[in-house]
Amino acid sequence: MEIGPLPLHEWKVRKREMIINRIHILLHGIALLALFYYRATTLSRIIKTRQTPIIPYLLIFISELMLSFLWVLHRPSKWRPLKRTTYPQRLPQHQKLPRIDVFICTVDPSKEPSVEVMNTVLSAMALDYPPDKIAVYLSDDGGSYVTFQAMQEAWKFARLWIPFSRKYDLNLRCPEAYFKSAESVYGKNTVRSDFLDEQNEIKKKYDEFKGKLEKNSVNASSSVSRDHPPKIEVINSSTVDSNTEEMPLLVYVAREKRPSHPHHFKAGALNVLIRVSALISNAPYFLVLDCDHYCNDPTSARQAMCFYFDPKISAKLAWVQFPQSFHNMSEHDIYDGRLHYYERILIGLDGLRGPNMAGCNYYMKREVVYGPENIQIDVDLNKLEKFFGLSNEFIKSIYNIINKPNLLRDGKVSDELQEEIEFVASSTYDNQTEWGKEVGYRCFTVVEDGMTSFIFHCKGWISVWVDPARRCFMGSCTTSLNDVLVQQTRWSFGLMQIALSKFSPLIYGPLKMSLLQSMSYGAQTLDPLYVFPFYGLSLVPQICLLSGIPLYPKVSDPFFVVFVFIFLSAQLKFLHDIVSYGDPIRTWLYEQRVWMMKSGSCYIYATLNAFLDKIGLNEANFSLTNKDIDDEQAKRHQKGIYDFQVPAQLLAPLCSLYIVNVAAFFIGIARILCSQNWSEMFIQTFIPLFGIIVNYHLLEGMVFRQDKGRISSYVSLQSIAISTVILACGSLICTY
Ligand SMILES: O=c1ccn([C@@H]2O[C@H](COP(=O)(O)OP(=O)(O)O[C@H]3O[C@H](CO)[C@@H](O)[C@H](O)[C@H]3O)[C@@H](O)[C@H]2O)c(=O)[nH]1
Ligand SMILES: [Mn+2]
Repeated sequence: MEIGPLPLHEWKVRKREMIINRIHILLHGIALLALFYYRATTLSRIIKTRQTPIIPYLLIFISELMLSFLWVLHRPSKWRPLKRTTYPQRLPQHQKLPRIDVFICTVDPSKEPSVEVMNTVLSAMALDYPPDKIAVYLSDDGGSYVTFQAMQEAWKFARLWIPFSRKYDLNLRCPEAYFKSAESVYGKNTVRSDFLDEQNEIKKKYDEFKGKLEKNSVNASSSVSRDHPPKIEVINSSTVDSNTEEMPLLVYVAREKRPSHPHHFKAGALNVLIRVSALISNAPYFLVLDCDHYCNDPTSARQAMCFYFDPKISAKLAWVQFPQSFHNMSEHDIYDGRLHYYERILIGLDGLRGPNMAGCNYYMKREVVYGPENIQIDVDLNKLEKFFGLSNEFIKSIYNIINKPNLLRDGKVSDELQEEIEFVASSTYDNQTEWGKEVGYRCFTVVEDGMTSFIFHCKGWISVWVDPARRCFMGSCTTSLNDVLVQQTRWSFGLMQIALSKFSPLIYGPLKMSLLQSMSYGAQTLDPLYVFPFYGLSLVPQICLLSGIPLYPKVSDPFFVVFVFIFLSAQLKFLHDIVSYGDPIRTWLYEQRVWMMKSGSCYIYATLNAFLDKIGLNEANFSLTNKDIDDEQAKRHQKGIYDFQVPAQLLAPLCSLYIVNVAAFFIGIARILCSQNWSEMFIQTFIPLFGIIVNYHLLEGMVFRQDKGRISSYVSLQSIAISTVILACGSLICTY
């Protein structure tokens, strides 16, 4: 591929942050060593003298060791943060741009409303890229007629929308977002009256289109099936009129699903999309989108090409990841729906051979998912069939990625081709092949993105993270606590599945990738282990405070400073991360709360289920996040009020911990006032106080709120009972 004299992209290290990060690693690391020294020496003294009980001391020491271990694992993501810029205007002419397939996944129109999904489809069809080089595939895992009919309506509307958005060079091409947004984002020709006339006409058609979809969605949930034959239709080829040259290809794909066959959730859907598209358009690159993540800036494909056209990196470059952004954010991001903590990690990984895939919003090179090592010219057909399955047409397509013409541009799908396409979308096609293992998206976990990126990075591929000022994709974030906890539990469960598999990054990684890179994959997959130190620090010092057992140095002890330093340095660094990412200070509180809610609740179920899964006693499922939010919930989210309509098993652990901390704090204070040994108990009183303040929203939910989103008295009573049991048993155990 040719390039002009000017670079297509540039990158620079975020120097200031890097220096601060590294100094912090050094100082905090030294302080942790001092802490271990203190713990080890005190422990040996306790063992000798038996003055203080050993069990609580050991528990707290183990918690600190685990916290420090996870802290160390997370450091590589702070090592070399980058910033990248692209110059798409310097790309070569249209004819030289490669073709791109777009994959969009949906399942259930009752949770993923058709209007939203079709907006994503339309925005992808309207990408600022030659239309004959784009093919959009919608995978409908529910095999729902609601989605299929919506797709046909979307095609009709696209016939108006795509030419309109191209003619006026609109810089926002998702119709819903376009009509909602202010005039400033309209096309460059806004002043012309013919533009306004046309726009009004299109708006009318859009409203009609939406009306039809809404009418069509009445029985959405009953239209979803887990038992259906494959249904694949190239929508273009069923239209009568011939004026389609301005239109990208649009394909509906419902793979076959049978209750007796595992379908592997989104990974399975993506693998079918890869095979089906290989037989139809076979573009060398594909873009993956979730059904709610529409294209906000139509130039993303060109921005991605800036990297693929750079001969210095193109041979090794597997994917270009854009951030996930959300259009339904509230000013107070109480649930940390923006996932900025995750973005901060990915920026850091960009400096270490690349970020992992974040599920959607990335462009991928097709050959990567096949594995070039599997497709040498001299490999015999039998071996290929073992790898890729029995479709010869598909195997041919692998060798034809770059050269294959867009067969279906103006032709119809022949019967043979239709049969072959349905064959590769059948539920048994994967059986006895390497799909999901050596080829395509790795299937054994519900976080297909994390697992697959880890394997690709192990194979030496690199990836890049691009975060332009204008966000390229916009999705809908979770806006209720229930959805947040359910989603986090699913993610953590999937990550733990990886950690417990033979691909556990800390074992499998170091031989295949750099130590820093495998540490950071290790950090992500082992994150659920925070549950142990979190419970350790939320219970042990508190119970010991009640029983008057000191676990920390006195204020006058020189090691007191070490503990204070570690606490402050961790908190200030956290604050620095947030502020240098451009977020307001209050994010510190919200992220901290979400971290505590995750550690106290989601991680318990995630680790437990992952262990059960490991011994074959748990069946993984993929609980979809709801994209159709009820009004009252949306209002609370906008106002920054927590919505505690959450199943008791997710909420009760948090409330119980809270009650334990409140009890410990007040009884502890009373004790201190009587016995005057405050200096010995200072840190131990501070810990519950910190927890009580940070999690004030729980107190509010249990005691002060009366609205529908409060914590139910059932959960509160249950939590009082649990915390009493914890305190009683804990006090017993902590005397040993
Ligand atoms: O059996 C399934 C289950 C899900 N999906 C699709 O997968 C996408 C993600 O599902 P969603 O319920 O939105 O989950 P999230 O937790 O919001 O998704 C995040 O986390 C997933 C991994 O757990 C990634 O795949 C996603 O890209 C990432 O946005 C959606 O488009 C679904 O329609 C399927 O196609 N088939
Ligand atoms: Mn989602």
